Amino acid sequence: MNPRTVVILGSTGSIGTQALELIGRNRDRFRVLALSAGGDNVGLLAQQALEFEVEVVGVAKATVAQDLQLAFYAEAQRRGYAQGDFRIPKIVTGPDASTELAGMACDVVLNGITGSVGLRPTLAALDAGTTLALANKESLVIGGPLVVKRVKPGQIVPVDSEHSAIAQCLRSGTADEVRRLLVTASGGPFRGRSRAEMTDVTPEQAMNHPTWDMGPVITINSANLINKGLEVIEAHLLYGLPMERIDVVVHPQSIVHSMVEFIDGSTVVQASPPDMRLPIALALAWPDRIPDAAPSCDWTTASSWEFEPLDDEAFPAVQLAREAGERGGTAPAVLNAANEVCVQAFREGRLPFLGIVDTVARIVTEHDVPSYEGLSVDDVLAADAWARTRARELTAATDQRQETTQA
Ligand SMILES: NC(=O)C1=CN([C@@H]2O[C@H](COP(=O)(O)OP(=O)(O)OC[C@H]3O[C@@H](n4cnc5c(N)ncnc54)[C@H](OP(=O)(O)O)[C@@H]3O)[C@@H](O)[C@H]2O)C=CC1
Ligand SMILES: CC(=O)[C@@H](O)[C@H](O)COP(=O)(O)O
Ligand SMILES: [Mn+2]
Repeated sequence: MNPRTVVILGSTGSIGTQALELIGRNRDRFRVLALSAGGDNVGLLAQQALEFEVEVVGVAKATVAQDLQLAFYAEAQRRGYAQGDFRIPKIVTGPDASTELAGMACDVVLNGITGSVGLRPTLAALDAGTTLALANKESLVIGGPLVVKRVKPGQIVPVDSEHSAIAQCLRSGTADEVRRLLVTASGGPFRGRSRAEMTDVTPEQAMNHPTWDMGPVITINSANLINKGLEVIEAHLLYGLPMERIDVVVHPQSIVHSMVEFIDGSTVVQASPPDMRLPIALALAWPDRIPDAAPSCDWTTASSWEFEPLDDEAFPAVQLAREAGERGGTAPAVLNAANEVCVQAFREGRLPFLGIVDTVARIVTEHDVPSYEGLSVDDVLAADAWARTRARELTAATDQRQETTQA
């Protein structure tokens, strides 16, 4: 069996590092051709590149090119390599670096970048005809039909745990036997609270996810459930069901990763402890399973799984995302871009927690979705840019109000 060739985008992040840990244990199955990252952690990127002897490394920040070169020599020295024992990979820098790497000839591109900046790499992988292991849900959500129309059957394999679970459950029946999809949500660190009880929550509290250890943006998105809203749109786009047949169920243990209800009344669930290495492994090896990718459930000790309905009043983000998904066009791009800016403002103490969803809702309402004959990448990116500008204006105003109040 020839190893699958893999390109990993966002290799220094939560998804990227877990993917490399898994590949490190399965070197007979995978060969890493290229890695990319933003450029915030060139030391780790150089370490990964030498460890996996990759051919190409990409960084979005052109300014760190020299630091990356130095990091390679420092890492080689740390490993005790003599000159000639190692080869520095080709380095690609700039905002298009990941898009260039995504278009390389390989078997699988894993898109583990955070944010709408992952759109062009997603499209490049699809246009190259490569299987896309998709963690970067934002690119699918904002691209919508633009992404879907490029996808050959089976070309996107979801990494997101819920969508991986649904893909596994769907193996139990045919498409016309599916009644609805049930996307599970942990409920985040503030599950059970009213809106009033979330007025003063801090970034530190919002970062304290009860079940998953993830990057900062998705962790905040899980705390107000905007992540779940994005995931409903993601499920709609991946599986073609209308959004009214996609429900959200709160399941605090994060062991059941989602479910499919079939027309005969049967519900099939996918269960495993919360560990992203399982869906990452399945996405990289699809349709095969990798032995011991992650631990399985322990059935020898007593445990209980709870399920409860979502409190839409305290957590209006899912409904907000549904509405943006129904409006279509550039509305999901506006929702996502405004959210990215608001999350940053919250993390920097410039916006209260509840202000994230409130501000996103305001910007989505202000956005006049043009009726596009055919949505283009430029349309999506223009809407993304508009929403960012608007969110910066509104969060700057919030900041000033806070300063005025304090004064
Ligand atoms: N973490 C998880 O368990 C899950 C994550 N996801 C999704 O996966 C994606 C990644 O999440 P996560 O790993 O948590 O995020 P992290 O913040 O941990 O990692 C993000 C990665 O993207 C890189 N990056 C940032 N900007 C760019 C850019 N312009 N070009 C190339 N790379 C860039 C970062 O590089 P640098 O280090 O240099 O900044 C880093 O490697 C998100 O879309 C998230 O929603 C979905 C399900 C679960
Ligand atoms: C691991 C994963 O897929 C995340 O998207 C996770 O679902 C976040 O947890 P929440 O269910 O709290 O959003
Ligand atoms: Mn998820």
